[in-house]
Amino acid sequence: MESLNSKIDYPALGWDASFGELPTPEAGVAARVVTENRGHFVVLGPSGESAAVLAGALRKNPELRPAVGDWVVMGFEGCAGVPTIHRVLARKSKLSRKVTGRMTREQVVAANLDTVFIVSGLDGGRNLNLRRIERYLVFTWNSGAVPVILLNKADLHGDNTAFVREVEAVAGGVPVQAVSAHDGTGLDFVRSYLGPGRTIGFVGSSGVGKSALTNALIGQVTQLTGDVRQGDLTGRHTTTRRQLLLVPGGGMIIDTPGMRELQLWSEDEDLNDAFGDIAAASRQCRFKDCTHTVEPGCAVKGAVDDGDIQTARLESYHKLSQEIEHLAQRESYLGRLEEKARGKTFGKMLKTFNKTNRKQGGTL
Ligand SMILES: Nc1nc2c(ncn2[C@@H]2O[C@H](COP(=O)(O)OP(=O)(O)OP(=O)(O)O)[C@@H](O)[C@H]2O)c(=O)[nH]1
Ligand SMILES: [Zn+2]
Repeated sequence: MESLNSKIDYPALGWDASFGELPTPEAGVAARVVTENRGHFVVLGPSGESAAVLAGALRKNPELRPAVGDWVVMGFEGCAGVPTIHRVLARKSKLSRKVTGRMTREQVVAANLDTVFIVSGLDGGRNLNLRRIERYLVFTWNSGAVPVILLNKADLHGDNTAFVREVEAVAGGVPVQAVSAHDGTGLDFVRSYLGPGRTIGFVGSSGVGKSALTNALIGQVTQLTGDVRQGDLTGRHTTTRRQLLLVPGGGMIIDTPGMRELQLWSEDEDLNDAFGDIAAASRQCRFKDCTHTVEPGCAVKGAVDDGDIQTARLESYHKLSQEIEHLAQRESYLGRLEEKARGKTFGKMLKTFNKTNRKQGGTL
């Protein structure tokens, strides 16, 4: 049988060697998730776009579930040949948010992005928030994708150099570009991150122009953009906005509802990536575990006194560092709870096992 896998242009859809070899026809077909809506999936695979369901193991475990942008291996089950997702291939990058509520859990809101554009708006003083940009930087470094900063609505000002410089001062070497979704300024810069197989996404507060930028890049609504009318295999039909959009000329934009509600999910390491100046200064602190708050001989506070690091930046660092610490504590608490729960289940299993085996003369 000829491999179904050869019928789509995998590299153009973002497939590369990091995902390994394409599965053999016996093992299934590889497809990319283009839409997820309350557990219903649409994938783009060898036979075009189709609705797909999750295999039982994935349904039961939220941590194994695919996100938009994921590469999955599918099979076709039963005589109806229902497309069924069996596993998610290891991700190159993932944007996650912590699921709110009493339990802190990671939820992947987009996968396999190459570049994440952090968007701010140049329309009004309060919108250009350096602290928020720092926060998004920490966040994006954590994803494994490469961050780039965009200052949108450049058309509102004659000269944006001062804004760009101001942001560059906190960007730690990440490129900063003034753009306009309205007059097209800087869009070629954004396009330089696209091209066949490249996947990008926009994050940033509401109203900064993420949709406007997406529309400007997609241009005319092509056959492969816009809404998908999705039969969910139960006969019900829903219309869902497509979340992985193909850009004419090559490349893809991921835009999921979850990406618009990002909350901090990261680790200390990422904090040091985003605050390279503070990390560098801290190597000169007298104490190795200096918290840069009350310790004598703190080189970071020294740098603040010398005017090399702004007070607000150090405050922002402290705030983020506390949040990460808090998150780490909740995570380990959650881990302990899970362990306990697993222990209980295991204990129960052992009891049942011993009960049945006692009759046969052996226990564990
Ligand atoms: N002047 C100007 N206005 C813009 C530009 N881009 C977007 N806007 C306006 O800013 C407003 C918000 O734009 P959206 O694209 O909806 O912003 P968003 O980031 O997608 O917002 P959410 O969907 O709430 O996350 C709209 O009124 C746009 O017309 C721009 O380049 N210049
Ligand atoms: Zn210090």
